[in-house]
Amino acid sequence: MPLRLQMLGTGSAFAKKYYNNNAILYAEDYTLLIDCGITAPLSLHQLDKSLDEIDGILITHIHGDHVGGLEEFAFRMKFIWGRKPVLYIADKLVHPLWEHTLKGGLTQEGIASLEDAFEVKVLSEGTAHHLSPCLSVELIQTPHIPGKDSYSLYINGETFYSADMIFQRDLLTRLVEERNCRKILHEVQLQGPGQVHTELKQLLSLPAEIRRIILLMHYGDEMENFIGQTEEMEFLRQHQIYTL
Ligand SMILES: O=c1ccn([C@@H]2O[C@@H]3COP(=O)(O)O[C@H]3[C@H]2O)c(=O)[nH]1
Ligand SMILES: [Zn+2]
Ligand SMILES: [Zn+2]
Repeated sequence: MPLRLQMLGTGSAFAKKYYNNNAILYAEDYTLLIDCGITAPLSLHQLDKSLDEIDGILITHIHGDHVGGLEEFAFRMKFIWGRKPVLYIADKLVHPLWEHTLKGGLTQEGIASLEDAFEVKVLSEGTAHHLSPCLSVELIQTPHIPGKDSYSLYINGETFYSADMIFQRDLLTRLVEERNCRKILHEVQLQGPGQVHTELKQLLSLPAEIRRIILLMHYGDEMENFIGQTEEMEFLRQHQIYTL
C-alpha cells in the first residue's frame, strides 16, 4: 500500500495562516509524525486525532516550529495515556534538544533526561532505518543555519522530505537520477533572500522533470499571491491527504 501524507500545517516559522510545517505520514503499519511544532497539538485536535494514534515522532532540527509541541506531547502522553512517546532523533540532536529546549519545562520528579520523557530511538545519518516493515527513513544532513545540525528525510527509498534547508541542486539531481526519487516535498521561501531557506526562484531553475515531482511546503502567508507562478510545482495544503 502506498504511503499517505497529511500536513498538520504548511507554513513558515512566522506564518499565521498555515500553522507550522509538520506532517503525519501514514504507512500501512505505522503512523509517523514528522516534526512537532508549536501548532501541532492544536492541529491534531482539529483533526480529532488522539496522540495515542501516533506511533512515533521524528524531528528534523531544533526550531520552535519543528519541536515546540514536544513538551505538551510528552506531558499528555504521560498523564493521560501513561506512556512515553517514541522519539526518533539524530544522535547529534539528542543533547541540544534536551539541554537547550525541553529541560526547563519537562524537568520534575521522575523526569531528568530526554529518555525519561520519551522512548528515544537514535538514528544515524546515511543509512535507511526501518521504523516498521513498511516504513524506512534515512536521514540526510542538509544545511540550514550555520553550526546547527538539520536533517532531511529519504523515505522508503523514493520520497524526499526536505527539512528547512538552503537549496541543494546537486542533492536533488542525484536523488532523482541515481536513487529513484519519485516525489519531493520541499520547503520554499516565496519572498526575500533565502539565506537559510530555499527560494522559489531556485526551485524554478530545476529542470521540468524534477519540478514535476515537487510539492511545496513551509511557505509564508503570501502563498495565495503565488498560485500560478510555480510552474509544475503545487502547494501542499493543510489537512489534505496525499498519496505518495
Ligand atoms: O539566521 C537565521 C535564523 C533564523 N531565521 C528565521 O528564523 C526562523 C526560525 O525557523 P525557520 O528555520 O522555519 O525559519 C527561520 C527564519 O525565518 C533567519 O531568517 N535567519
Ligand atoms: Zn521551519
Ligand atoms: Zn528551521
